[in-house]
Amino acid sequence: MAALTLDSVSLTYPGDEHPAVTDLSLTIKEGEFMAVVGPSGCGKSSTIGLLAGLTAPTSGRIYLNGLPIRGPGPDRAIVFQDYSLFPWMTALDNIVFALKESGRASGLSAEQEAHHLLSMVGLSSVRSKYPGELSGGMRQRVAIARAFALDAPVYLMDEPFGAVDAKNRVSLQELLLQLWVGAGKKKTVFLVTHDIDEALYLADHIAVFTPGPGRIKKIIEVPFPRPRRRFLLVQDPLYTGLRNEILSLLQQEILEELLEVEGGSGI
Ligand SMILES: Nc1ncnc2c1ncn2[C@@H]1O[C@H](COP(=O)(O)OP(=O)(O)OP(=O)(O)O)[C@@H](O)[C@H]1O
Repeated sequence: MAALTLDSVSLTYPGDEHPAVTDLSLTIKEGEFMAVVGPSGCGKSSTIGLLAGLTAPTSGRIYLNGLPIRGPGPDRAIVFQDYSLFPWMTALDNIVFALKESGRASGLSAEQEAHHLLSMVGLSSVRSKYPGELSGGMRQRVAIARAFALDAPVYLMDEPFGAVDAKNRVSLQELLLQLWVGAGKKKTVFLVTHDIDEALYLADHIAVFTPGPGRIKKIIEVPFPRPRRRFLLVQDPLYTGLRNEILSLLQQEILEELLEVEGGSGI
């Protein structure tokens, strides 16, 4: 079953001359991991805003489980790059708060569940620290634990690992896969990333967006069975082929844009 459907969706922000995205049609099945790559300004975050129900499309329709999306809801959790933790709450309390707010747990059981989630992200020892006392990578771990405390069926993630270093990024990717599969039903994930390797490692499908205006150039199926082994994957000629294909789709667009600026000469 399709969890999320974009049907010929376009969005022009009020006062803007050009659309941010145009004629987007995309289906993300229940439990599917979809990654989105594309250059800056091609409408990836705008698409997250549309799926989250924070922005209404100018035209076209967006559905969640077959029903039109009319606004934000607890069925879709959003993770941004900038952690968005409450600075006045400890790591543990940030998660307890999410559990209570979503009605998933209360009292002692919320505390126990929050301890469990913090230990899953390897942060039990810093449970009493405030976000300002944690490193960027730690803050993002707490933010992910808090998002998964909501146990939403759909996760909309906008460059969630953009601000963390390479080592933390790898462990956060592993954590995300662990949480995606979860204890029972797989979540539906829509992940925006600038990192082609991240998309190839994590996703079932990759939507390649291109700008001017933002649209989907191609949807690529990632055929590698799971669990994937990072180091074996990068040696696979199929992996290299897909990586090159995505790069050339993106570069082609940049070259076309440059040719337009240059009046078709010199490149
Ligand atoms: N709130 C807004 N109001 C007006 N225009 C906006 C708004 N948000 C985004 N835009 C415009 O929409 C276009 C797409 O922006 P968007 O942030 O969706 O791109 P993106 O692909 O996520 O970029 P990046 O990779 O840099 O985050 C840009 O031209 C941007 O200026």
